[in-house]
Amino acid sequence: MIYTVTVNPALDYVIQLEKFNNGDISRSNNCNFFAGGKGINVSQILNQINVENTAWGFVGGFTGKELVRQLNTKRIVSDFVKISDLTRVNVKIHAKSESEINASGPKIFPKEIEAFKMRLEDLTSEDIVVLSGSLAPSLPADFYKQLLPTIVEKGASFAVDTTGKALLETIPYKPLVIKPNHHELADLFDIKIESKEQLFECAKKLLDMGAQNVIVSMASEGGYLITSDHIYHGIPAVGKVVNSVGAGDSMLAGFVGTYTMTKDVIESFKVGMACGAATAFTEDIAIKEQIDAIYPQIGVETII
Ligand SMILES: Nc1ncnc2c1ncn2[C@@H]1O[C@H](COP(=O)(O)OP(=O)(O)OP(=O)(O)O)[C@@H](O)[C@H]1O
Ligand SMILES: O=P(O)(O)OC[C@@]1(O)O[C@H](CO)[C@@H](O)[C@@H]1O
Repeated sequence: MIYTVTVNPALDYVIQLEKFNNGDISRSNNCNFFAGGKGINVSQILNQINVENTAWGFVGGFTGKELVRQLNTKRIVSDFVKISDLTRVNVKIHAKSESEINASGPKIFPKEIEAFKMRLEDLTSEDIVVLSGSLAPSLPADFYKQLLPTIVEKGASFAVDTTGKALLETIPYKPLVIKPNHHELADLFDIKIESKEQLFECAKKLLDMGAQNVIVSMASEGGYLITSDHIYHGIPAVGKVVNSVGAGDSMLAGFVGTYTMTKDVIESFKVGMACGAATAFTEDIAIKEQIDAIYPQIGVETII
């Protein structure tokens, strides 16, 4: 079973606009609330590619109720810890370019955190835990790291999609895969990445630190998969971007879900690329038919 963990989920309020008038009124006739947060997006794709999963995390208030209602409608199994504060709303403005305002998130109380940690006690070596997204401000900065001794002790695998120190300190616990985008990769080492060689060097450092596989995603430019033996380039699909929110989560879901079924990293990378593009080319997170339609466009070439 795959468990996705979204400790700071959101209702994504996606506003489509012809033109965004900064400092003035803009009017939109296309606004929608979507259940969001990185791990929840992973769960949505896993459902589409028929991989059994359960969404874990914290939800609260009327926003949390709406989020769970949407997941139930999509038949996504969830087992959230209910909190007294409100699940956040993140605003995504899609005009000529895409702008996002992500709220910091709710207050989570110690007994709610303890209730969440109890969920980990039933993990087994058959399970994979996907830890995704930012931490709500009241959670300790090393929250993901705090979860890992139990996850590892139970023999479960894990993948992680977060940034900065919170990501770096999980790597010695040997994640199955990490997926920084190229900007996040540069930020991890506090450098500007100006060549492919530099990118590979940074990814190799993450392998040396403990990651089993590193995917570096590069939006419309595709991505790279760096394993202990090889470097692969993913040739992207071509299409019109409608809403790229969740493309990275979709890619991670495609990889982890396919890996669970096949143990084949190249096929997993290919499906991941198709899921990422399919989500970028649609308003919500992609559905199976869209992923299947894009899959034949994806190529993978071996660089080393
Ligand atoms: N415009 C696009 N055209 C083709 N493929 C895309 C496009 N955008 C995303 N993808 C696919 O999805 C993958 C993940 O996208 P991206 O690199 O934007 O992740 P991200 O920065 O983590 O995204 P986000 O934070 O918005 O979820 C890319 O590696 C690529 O395979
Ligand atoms: O604030 P975080 O947790 O870093 O990111 C949250 C978020 O931007 O990530 C998803 C897209 O990846 C959205 O559904 C959601 O709003």
